[in-house]
Amino acid sequence: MNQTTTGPAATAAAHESAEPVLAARGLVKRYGSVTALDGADLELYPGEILAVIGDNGAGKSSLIKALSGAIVPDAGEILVDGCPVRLPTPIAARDAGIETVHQSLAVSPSLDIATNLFLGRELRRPGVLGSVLRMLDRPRMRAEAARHLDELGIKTIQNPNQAVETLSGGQRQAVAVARAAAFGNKVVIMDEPTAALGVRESRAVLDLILRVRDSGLPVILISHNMPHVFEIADRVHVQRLGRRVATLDPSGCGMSDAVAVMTGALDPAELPEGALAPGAAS
Ligand SMILES: Nc1ncnc2c1ncn2[C@@H]1O[C@H](COP(=O)(O)OP(=O)(O)OP(=O)(O)O)[C@@H](O)[C@H]1O
Repeated sequence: MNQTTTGPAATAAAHESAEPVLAARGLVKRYGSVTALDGADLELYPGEILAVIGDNGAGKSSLIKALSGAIVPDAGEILVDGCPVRLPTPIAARDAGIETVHQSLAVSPSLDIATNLFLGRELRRPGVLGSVLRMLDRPRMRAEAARHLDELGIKTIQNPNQAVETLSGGQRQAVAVARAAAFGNKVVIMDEPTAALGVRESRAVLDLILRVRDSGLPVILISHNMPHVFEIADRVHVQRLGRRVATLDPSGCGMSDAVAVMTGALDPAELPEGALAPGAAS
């Protein structure tokens, strides 16, 4: 993780000067007669949390799946640091530096925290054998896991040897976020990270997302929870009928206007001055 300037002012400045870290241009995805993505665009800039909101069926999941290599779009392109990339699999997306925390979390409850953090990327002891045959370096994984948790200020988890099944929903979410932050070197995507959590646990996860951003990793946050979105997002991408219809500045746009744009009750052109994010194409 690298240090960078973050937050709304940094994001506005970033639009003037920087290349998006991750961009989608004209993505199309059809499932039979259903068009899930209908020319979807997205830009994520350095140092920002970009929330993606939209009504049920607006194409949020399809957009995120395309960016995380879970589906291959029928048309359009994805760019990382301005360069077109192909993401035919989740592994290809990870190799491109894009880590996704899915709603299902994909943690293994019976395994300990350190093992979960390094799942599929285990650290092994040095030796002459091929890398998969060498013994796991458990002490190093534990030490590294403790370091990652500490770096992100995750204080509710004391012991990386603890089995994940003994953790609360919020703590499991924290492990999944720590894993994404540890291995994502460009972008972390989080799909409804607070959906199943209570008030206190949600608070801890929102703080954690802010720390991930402040550690230098821009974040895409998919959420139906408007108060959470408006509390932590630097910009808000509104997805409707398979495409982006507006990018909002949460400091200049009310939540009710955002919902109205999302549902189609309000044309983005009718939004008050300052509601659209600077530099937003739409
Ligand atoms: N595997 C699939 N097969 C058929 N149709 C699909 C499939 N995945 C998504 N769709 C359809 O594509 C459209 C967009 O779905 P998507 O899940 O991307 O929207 P969403 O904004 O994430 O919705 P939600 O908030 O309800 O999860 C919907 O009409 C959905 O029914």
